[in-house]
This record gives sequence, structure tokens and C-alpha cells, in this order.
Amino acid sequence: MATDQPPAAQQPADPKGKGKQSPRATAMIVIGMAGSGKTTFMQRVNSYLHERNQPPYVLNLDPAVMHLPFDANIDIRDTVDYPEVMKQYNLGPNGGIMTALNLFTTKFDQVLSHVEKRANDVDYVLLDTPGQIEIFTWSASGSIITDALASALPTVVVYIIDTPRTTAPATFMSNMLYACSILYKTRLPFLVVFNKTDVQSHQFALEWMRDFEQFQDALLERRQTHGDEDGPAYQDSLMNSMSLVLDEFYKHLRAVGVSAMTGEGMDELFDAVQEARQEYEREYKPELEKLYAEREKKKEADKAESISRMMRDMKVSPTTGQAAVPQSELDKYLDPAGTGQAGEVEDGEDSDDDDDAEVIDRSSRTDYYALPDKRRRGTGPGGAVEGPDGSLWPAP
Ligand SMILES: Nc1nc2c(ncn2[C@@H]2O[C@H](COP(=O)(O)OP(=O)(O)OP(=O)(O)O)[C@@H](O)[C@H]2O)c(=O)[nH]1
Repeated sequence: MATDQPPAAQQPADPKGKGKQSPRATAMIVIGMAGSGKTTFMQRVNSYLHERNQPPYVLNLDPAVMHLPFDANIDIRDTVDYPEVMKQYNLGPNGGIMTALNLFTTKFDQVLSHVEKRANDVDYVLLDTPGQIEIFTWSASGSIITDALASALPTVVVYIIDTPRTTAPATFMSNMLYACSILYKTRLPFLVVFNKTDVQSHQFALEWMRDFEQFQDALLERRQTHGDEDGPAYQDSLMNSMSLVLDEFYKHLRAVGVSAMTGEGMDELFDAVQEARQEYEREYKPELEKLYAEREKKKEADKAESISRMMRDMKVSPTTGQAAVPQSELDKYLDPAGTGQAGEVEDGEDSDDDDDAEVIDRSSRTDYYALPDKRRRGTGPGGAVEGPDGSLWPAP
């Protein structure tokens, strides 16, 4: 269905509190194999939304990217210096990305608070992830980031597939198994995006997903025309069986075709994202609320248990409530400086955090255009720079 505007967020509920409305924004976590076109896709989605006056809130989580062809509100490179991480920890490129992501994850509460502040002003929050897909999908930090985001706002995983490179049944099957593993790992609403449809239509993939016999026929034909090029013959029977196993998985899988290059298929993409958002509300959020309720109950039980343990340790009489240690003695422990403010807890946030790396929301900086080149990408015509709101400003 073609529309002028991507569907705006429909009003669901805040996962953190039962019955509360979810924020307006839908988060799209964009993942895909290296070269599948993630960055081009992000650029296309970004410009599509800008054209419709729905500028998204953008996060770049790839510390190794050299050139980002769009402005990110939050960029991991502002917080973590990837080349320095490699040097200091004596790591190669992949280890460096993983460590940089781990370091950034320790600051993700700050990221989340920036995102939450804007979650009712924008319709979409976009996350670009590292090109080395497994660093995000199979690392602890990837899970922490995904879960934290999904607990704050409706979140959809967008899995980009390089369509022209998936026409061989064996490659298609590997890609689908990977998609399946990510789906089961995140348990989030999932959208498969067949990219590069300007080069290769994705119809063959939809047919293989709809009818496993068509996939099996294609497999046989490929074996006859290409021999052992895709692998030994015995793997065909495995793939035949896998196509049967995945049949159920395909039935619940949303798939669209787009060309990040030409912009074809963007309306269908956003329709599918909104459908996925509904699924989040229907299936993921109730699970999340149940989990929160269980955790709260456990926390209460733990608190009651530790209070009773503490009382036992202090030898408080369960019948009189009197401590064996006189109250005047206890006050000394609680207020060693004798300030008279026994037991008060101070918020040390401003006092000792000064050395910590801060996560910057670039769009809130007044000196945004004075930032060094490393932090200010996206040059426009005539030496102008593109601002976070999409408008062009003269370069300083
Ligand atoms: N024809 C065509 N080419 C595309 C499309 N999307 C991306 N490409 C090309 O595919 C190549 C890889 O695209 P990127 O956007 O860099 O892919 P990526 O997944 O970000 O790659 P990494 O940075 O390695 O993770 C580039 O040459 C793009 O121009 C598309 O829709 N159609």
C-alpha cells in the first residue's frame, strides 16, 4: 500500500509499567552481513523520513565505520576511540570492535536516557550496527543493548539480506537459518528485508518461503546445472529436510523487498515495521511485563529476607523489637562525622563522575558545527554541512 507518509506510531503501552502507553517512537535495529547494504539502507530510510518531515533519531553503533553518509544523534565514535582500543588492548579489528562495543555498553544507560527523552518527539529510532554481524548478534553487549532498548520502547529487528547473492538455494538456506537464530535469540518482532531488488527481484525468495516444494525443485535444478559448486550432494537431503522444518518459521516471518539504492519498496517496508510494532504490543510486551512483575516480587522477597537477616545479625528481639545494641551506639555508626544527619544517602553523581566518558547527543550541542571533523560528518553542496534536523548550514 503506497502512502505519502510512513505510518505514524500507534499508541501502545509502556513496557515498564503495565497499562501505560508506549512511547510514540518505534526502534529499528538494523543488522545484516557485511556488504548486505546496511549503511546504504540506513541512509535511504533516513532521507525517506526526512522528506516526509519525520526526522528519525539515529544511533551509530559501528565504531570502525570510516565514513557515515548520514548524521547520527549518538555516535559510538564520540565515546570510544576504536583505534586506541586496538592499540591499548593489543587487538585485531574484530576484537577491537567487540571491546569498543563492550565499553560503550557500560554507558548505555546514558544512551537510553537520551533516547527516552526524544521517544515521544520522533516516530522512529534507527540503530546501525557493526558490519561484522556476529559481534552484535552473539555478544553479551549486543544482547544488553537490544534488551535495554526493547524494554524502553517498541523495537523491531530489521535483518538485511543481499538478494543477488542469495539466489543459490544453499546460500538462501544459510541466510534463513541465521535469521531464525537471531529471531529466537532476541525474541523480538522480526522483519526480513531483501535488499538490492533493483538488481535482483526477491520474488524467488518469497516463493521458496511460501512453498517448500519450489525450493526443493530449485535445489535439484541447481545440482543438475552447477554440480558440486555449492557443496557435496549429501547436503541436499539436509537442505530438503531443513526446508520442511523452516516452513513453520516462514509462516510467521514478515519479508519485504527494497532497493536502498533507488528507494523502491520503502512504503511497504514501513507498513511492515508498523505491523511488527503491533506484534511487539501483542506478544513481546506482555511477556516483558510478566518478567518485570516476577522480578519485582523477587526483589521484595529478597528485601524482606535481607532485612530479617540484618535484624538477626543485630540481635533485635523479634518480640520487643529492641536491639541488643543501644540506639545511641547505632547512630554513631550511621553518622560517624557527627553531622546530625544520620542515615542520609547522598547522590554522588556530580562529585566523582567527572573523569567518565560521556555519551553525547550531538543534536543538543550548540557547538555542533564547531566539532572537529571526526565528529561532524555529512558535508553538503557548497561546503555546507547537513544539520541533525536535515537542513543545510554553511560550513564554519
Ligand atoms: N544495486 C544496489 N547496490 C546496493 C544497494 N544497497 C547497497 N548497495 C551496494 O552494496 C555495497 C555495500 O553496501 P553498504 O551499504 O556499504 O553495506 P554494509 O552492509 O553497510 O557493509 P559493511 O559496511 O561492510 O557492513 C555498496 O557498494 C553499495 O553501493 C541496493 O539497493 N542496490
